[in-house]
Amino acid sequence: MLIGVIADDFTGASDIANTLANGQDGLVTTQYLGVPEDAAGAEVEAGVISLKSRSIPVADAVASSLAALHWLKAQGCRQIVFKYCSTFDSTPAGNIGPVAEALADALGVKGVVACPSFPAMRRTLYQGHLFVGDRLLTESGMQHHPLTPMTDADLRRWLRLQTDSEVGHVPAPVVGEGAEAIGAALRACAERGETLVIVDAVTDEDLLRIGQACADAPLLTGGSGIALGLGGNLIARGLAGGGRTRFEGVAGTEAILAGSCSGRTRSQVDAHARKHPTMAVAVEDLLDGRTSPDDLVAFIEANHGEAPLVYSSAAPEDVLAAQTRYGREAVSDRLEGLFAETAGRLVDGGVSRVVVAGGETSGAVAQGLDLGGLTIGPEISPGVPVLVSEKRGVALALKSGNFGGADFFTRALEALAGEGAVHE
Ligand SMILES: Nc1ncnc2c1ncn2[C@@H]1O[C@H](COP(=O)(O)OP(=O)(O)OP(=O)(O)O)[C@@H](O)[C@H]1O
Ligand SMILES: O=C(O)[C@@H](O)C(=O)CO
Repeated sequence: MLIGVIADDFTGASDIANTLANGQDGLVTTQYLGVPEDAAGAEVEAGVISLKSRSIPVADAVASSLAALHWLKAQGCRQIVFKYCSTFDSTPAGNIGPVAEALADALGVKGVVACPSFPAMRRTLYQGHLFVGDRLLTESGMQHHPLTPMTDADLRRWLRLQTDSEVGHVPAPVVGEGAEAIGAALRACAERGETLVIVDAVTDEDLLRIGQACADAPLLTGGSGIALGLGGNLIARGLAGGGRTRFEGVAGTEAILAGSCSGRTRSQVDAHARKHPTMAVAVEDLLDGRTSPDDLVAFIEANHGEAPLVYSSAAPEDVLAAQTRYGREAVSDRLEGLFAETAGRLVDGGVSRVVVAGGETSGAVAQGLDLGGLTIGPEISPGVPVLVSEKRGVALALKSGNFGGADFFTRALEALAGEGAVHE
């Protein structure tokens, strides 16, 4: 294994696994759910460890990330990537800074890139500020996120709230000059003692230049875009052979579970509801004991073949009302537990195509399924690949809240069945 990724949530892990496997210079890539107990297969060139460490206590996030680092180094990785969200999901007391600094300390490096830019999803970083399309992050809907409301788009300032050392910045004109200039700027930051450096990137070309500058960097941090050039670096040096896994589809019954409250997921749910059976989970029914996994399983089973969807996705004012009444953690824990138990029972009962919306929700679901290592199939839409669990004979799509087009859920089910391009 040459590249090791530590991802702070499960959809983010499949997002960067997609970049590494399905990019222009695809590597043989496996996604692991948590830190594996056994060694990786000799064929794996890039290994992505999915953690659920975005919204847990800082000390736990640091400990699990260091455990992941330890395993990846033991597999021979020469480069580590810490993957977080392209919308920089974190609180002022959040985990990105402490985890990145702990990894940098463990690897003995400073001047480490921090770049969540993902132009394919219209997340760009300019003058140290993160944009979604033509809006600042703080006007993109992310200010209402149920767990990590983003209320400052200046990532230098936001990250600094989370770090011990000063945060550096490499501005867009330097990035535009190319790999050499970027490398020199990062070294200057390191000499000033800045452990983490926000690096502007507006286009994929910027990300490729950053990747080139960091060809020998032991550590990079960012969104999936930061991995764009990493496979090519290795293939160009003859260190990796690259290649893709053949995928022909998984037949069988299906389920869609949505726990994301993002604007994009809510409109996908609305679009799906016009043509397919859907069941809404009301938080108060769950918390007051009127809804249980039995109800969700019964609904899905009664609608096999019709692309049934169960969702808790709700508008910001309803999320806030539920959190005020029951507490933020209690609501999330109960909803995630509900989806996890439902998915476990569905897969045990033979469901073989599963689509999940939301990173935390996907983490809860996948952790409950004992899936083993996941092979990366074709891309369904930017940032979302088909994932295959050989161990369970299940194909999955784990969709980040804000990813995918209006008809994502049906497209994903088709892709899991192998409709569309066969991936070789
Ligand atoms: N109706 C609701 N009220 C309050 N909280 C909810 C509701 N529905 C879901 N949640 C919780 O909100 C959180 C949504 O986070 P999740 O990571 O699943 O989605 P997301 O943040 O949109 O996705 P991503 O992290 O991939 O961008 C989960 O913890 C979920 O349980
Ligand atoms: O980077 C992104 O936007 C996603 O991969 C993600 O992490 C959302 O949870």
